[in-house]
Amino acid sequence: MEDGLENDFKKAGIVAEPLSTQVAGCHTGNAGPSNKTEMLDIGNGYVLKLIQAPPRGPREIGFYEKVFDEKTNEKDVIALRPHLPQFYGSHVYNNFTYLKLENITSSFRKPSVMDVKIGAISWDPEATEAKINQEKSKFPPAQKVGFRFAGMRVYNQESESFEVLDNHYCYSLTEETILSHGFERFFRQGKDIQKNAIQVILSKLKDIEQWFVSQRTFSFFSTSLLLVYESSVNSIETTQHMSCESENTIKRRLQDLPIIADVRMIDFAHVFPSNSQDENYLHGLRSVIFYLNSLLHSV
Ligand SMILES: Nc1ncnc2c1ncn2[C@@H]1O[C@H](COP(=O)(O)OP(=O)(O)OP(=O)(O)O)[C@@H](O)[C@H]1O
Ligand SMILES: O=P(O)(O)O[C@@H]1[C@H](O)[C@H](O)[C@@H](OP(=O)(O)O)[C@H](OP(=O)(O)O)[C@H]1O
Repeated sequence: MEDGLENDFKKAGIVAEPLSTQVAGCHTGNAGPSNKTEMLDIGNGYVLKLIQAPPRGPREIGFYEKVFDEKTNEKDVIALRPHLPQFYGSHVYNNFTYLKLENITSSFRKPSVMDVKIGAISWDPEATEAKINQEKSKFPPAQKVGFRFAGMRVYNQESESFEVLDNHYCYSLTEETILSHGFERFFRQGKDIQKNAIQVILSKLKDIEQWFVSQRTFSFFSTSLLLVYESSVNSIETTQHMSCESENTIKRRLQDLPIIADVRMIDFAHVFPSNSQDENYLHGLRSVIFYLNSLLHSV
């Protein structure tokens, strides 16, 4: 483990601040032996995530180290990297050890952010009966739809401010309102649904789905997909017409435009080794794809 970050920080005059775009997890700032995290923004496109108490923390760092191990030649593992935040090792700061990760939101001017926890089974094979019951009761529709929202923040172009919808709001949704009060609320700006952003996110989700169809290395419990889109007026206007173009055309044209949307897998405290297809994850992922397709073709 590296412990030079604190000194590096002081030398460079870098300040670690709470990550303003964080939408789930703990926001108390009590980085400590609790298993909850406040994400820290250290600038230059990096965030710090506290390594949680065992077994969560060691499992998460073990996962990142395996995926980003330069010596690995495991195809599944290498192909997963583009779908995760880039990992830059572990660092000690203020006596606590953190993962240093790419800040997925830092390239956006006004990022709207949504955390979607994937899987009807959001507890791992070592969970107690009490934990299983706690997870099941949190958002019962997840048993059918295969995911739940953990939190979101949506930029409002008119008021030029962010609306924060926490887990209480998310758990108050029903199967009937997931689309209208969940995905639509997230992707709506005034009278427009941000179809360009949905297209980009769908294309990336399909790549992730392809990875899951072939991989037999991991089982992912209680991980999230972090959806981000650019909500400042200009980028939406410049890409408005893209919603009617083919996926390949969009991919080519995006190379010349500022980033308009992104989606990455995050939160790996409950990833276990496996030798079979992760049906729990695939069901949730396909369900998210289904809802986004419905929204795309709704109006
Ligand atoms: N690499 C990242 N870039 C930008 N934001 C991130 C990144 N990783 C996490 N976040 C933000 O921090 C939040 C919490 O992250 P994460 O789920 O990893 O923490 P956690 O404490 O393990 O959460 P939970 O309590 O839901 O298990 C996410 O919802 C997201 O808003
Ligand atoms: O979002 P909420 O409603 O606050 O619920 C928490 C959320 O589901 C976390 O993902 C979970 O941690 P894990 O995924 O690591 O289990 C935590 O479990 P915990 O209470 O057992 O820490 C829950 O309390």
